Amino acid sequence: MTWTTQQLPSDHPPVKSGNIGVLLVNLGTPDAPTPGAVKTYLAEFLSDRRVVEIPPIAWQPILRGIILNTRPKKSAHAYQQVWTEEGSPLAAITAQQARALQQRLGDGVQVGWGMRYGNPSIAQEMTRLKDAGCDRILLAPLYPQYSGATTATVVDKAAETLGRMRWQPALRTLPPYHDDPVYISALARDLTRQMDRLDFVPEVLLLSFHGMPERTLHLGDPYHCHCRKTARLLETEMRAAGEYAQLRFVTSFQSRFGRAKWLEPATDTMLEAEAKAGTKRLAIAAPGFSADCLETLEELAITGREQFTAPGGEQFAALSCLNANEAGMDMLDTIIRRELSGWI
Ligand SMILES: C=CC1=C(C)c2cc3[nH]c(cc4nc(cc5[nH]c(cc1n2)c(C)c5CCC(=O)O)C(CCC(=O)O)=C4C)c(C)c3C=C
Ligand SMILES: [Fe+2]
Ligand SMILES: [Fe+2]
Repeated sequence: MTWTTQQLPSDHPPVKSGNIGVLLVNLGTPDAPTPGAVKTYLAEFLSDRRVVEIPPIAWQPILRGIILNTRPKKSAHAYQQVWTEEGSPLAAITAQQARALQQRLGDGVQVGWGMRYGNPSIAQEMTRLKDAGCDRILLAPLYPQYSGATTATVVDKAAETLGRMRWQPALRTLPPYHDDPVYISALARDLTRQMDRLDFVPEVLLLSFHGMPERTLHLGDPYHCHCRKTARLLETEMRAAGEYAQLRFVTSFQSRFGRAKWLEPATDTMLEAEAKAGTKRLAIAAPGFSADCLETLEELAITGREQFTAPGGEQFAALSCLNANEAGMDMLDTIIRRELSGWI
């Protein structure tokens, strides 16, 4: 469908230029829920020096000698529990977001999607957009909170791709949007809608963000501060709506990896601690993930439930990410049009 000027919301300029591409990028995922495919994916992901900041001479023997011989089997089992007919949830939802955004922006802009690790790759999709006539590309890493291990590595890969082109497209990048009122109100609107539909009233809303090694905070990565700010603004916005006066907001960090100290408190520790302290009804949300994935559907919704109920928690709900739902797409539409406005 092509938007006409009349169909566009009045505060949005019509998008009419024919040479603009938008590339939505998320982390990446294996091609199949098998140990072999997971091994290929993890080898690429965990060899990124932005992700594991240990010199390769020390890290690669550990990765190749130990991790890639043990973790793929365990992770493949976890992927099998959440895999869909359209493939990995992360890839399927990112594709849905790209299709929905294409509909909203109309034919004047070409919307693609790619993955930092695995398929479709950033290089492949940037080349496809360029070959389709895009001489301007907006690169949109779908990470609300900036970190070197996510946002920066997407931009590095795009720059590496440009480095191989004789005639480069112009590139813009979507800034982090952790404190953007449009993002905060989309989250508040969507989480409130989901909580209103539960058959219990939560005492606690646990906001779980992906973790990072704690040293990255001391080295100046803003990720931890971005997560804390998102959580603070979201709590303020949800309280301002007047509902959930009794609700307690708690922030935590999930998916610890390796032996180093990671950001705290850890999500698994908090789930257990809440149950042990007598909390009976808990909802968990992952505001830093723009799409549901292994980390939300398996780690939070399946394992997290066990971590809360085993020590005495009674009612548990894992709330969905914004995905391609209306609140999520309204938000993406607005922040992406804002970036495109200099080009149209
Ligand atoms: C050193 C290891 C890791 C860092 C640092 C890290 C940062 C980080 N990751 C995300 C988002 C996602 N991570 C996902 C999966 C995942 N993450 C790690 C390790 C690190 N992440 C691993 C090994 C895995 C794979 C699964 C596993 O074996 O446990 C995913 C989901 C991918 C999917 O296919 O569904 C996302 C999304 C962020 C935002 C982040 C830093 C801020
Ligand atoms: Fe991760
Ligand atoms: Fe995990």
